[in-house]
Amino acid sequence: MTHESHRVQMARSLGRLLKGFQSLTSLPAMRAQRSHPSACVPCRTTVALPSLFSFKPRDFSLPNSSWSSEMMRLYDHYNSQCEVEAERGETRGGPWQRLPSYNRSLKYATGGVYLSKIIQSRARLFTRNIREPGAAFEYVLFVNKEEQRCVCIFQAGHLLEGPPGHVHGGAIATMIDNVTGTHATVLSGPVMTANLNINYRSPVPLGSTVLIESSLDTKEGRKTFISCKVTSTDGSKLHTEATALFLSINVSHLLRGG
Ligand SMILES: CCCCCCCCCCCCCCCC(=O)SCCNC(=O)CCNC(=O)[C@H](O)C(C)(C)COP(=O)(O)OP(=O)(O)OC[C@H]1O[C@@H](n2cnc3c(N)ncnc32)[C@H](O)[C@@H]1OP(=O)(O)O
Repeated sequence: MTHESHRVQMARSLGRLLKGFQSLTSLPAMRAQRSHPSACVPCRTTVALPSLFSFKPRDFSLPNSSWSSEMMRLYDHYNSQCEVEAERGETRGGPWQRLPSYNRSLKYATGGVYLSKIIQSRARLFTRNIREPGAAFEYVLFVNKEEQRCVCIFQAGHLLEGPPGHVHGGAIATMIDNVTGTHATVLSGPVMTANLNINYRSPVPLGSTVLIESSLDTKEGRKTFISCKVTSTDGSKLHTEATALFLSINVSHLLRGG
């Protein structure tokens, strides 16, 4: 099969499956169940639907036993600013927001369970594909929409070694792309990295916790320019600096293979 006919077939299957999904979610029984949760639903639909809608994926951005005390301290610091006390003991949203993180972005998006079947059922987000906690990329991202800033607390595990005892430059680049890319997505919707410039200033010790901070430089049409730096957690040591350009895309760009 040629690349072109494969692409056309993939697009057709995608269209068919999306239509299927839409009609599934608009089944009369489904509507009845939504408005009357206790309503009796015919077996044919109850068998298929709960697995689609009730499965709770693992959120990798929550603390686990591998997190260092420094990682936990910083997590608590930003997490405590996600909700602040309002009047009469009530709480309201604070300046920061924690971004959840799943290892299968397509599967957990609406209808994505079908998309992931077409594209690659075994696909996993690169930074979230190692099961052993603490072995590779441990991180959590917080975004400050008002200040158009993002901060990532990153703990680099033993599988990320480059120079002895230090983190591989490609792993650092991966995290910078990940943080700036997520930040650009929050600001501009779906994007792809067009350009990434990195200056490595001082090596990152393996196992250490560092801060990766990104900020919006400017937006021009489809272009989102972001700056980023990696520092020690007290800010005294600059490890890495980067600038990145992201271009807004629509999903058909990914289906076309770019
Ligand atoms: C609530 C939210 C939660 C978030 C939840 C997220 C969950 C998940 C998180 C995962 C986050 C991971 C983030 C990883 C992000 C990747 O790693 S993406 C993978 C790496 N990147 C790629 O593979 C991209 C490959 N390149 C391409 O596909 C295409 O070249 C691009 C980038 C889409 C651009 O193509 P295009 O759309 O055809 O644009 P094109 O017409 O060539 O250029 C448009 C403009 O941009 C300029 N331009 C294009 N390329 C460049 C360049 N390299 N340098 C400078 N200028 C350029 C052009 O000169 C042109 O400028 P103007 O003439 O308009 O002024």
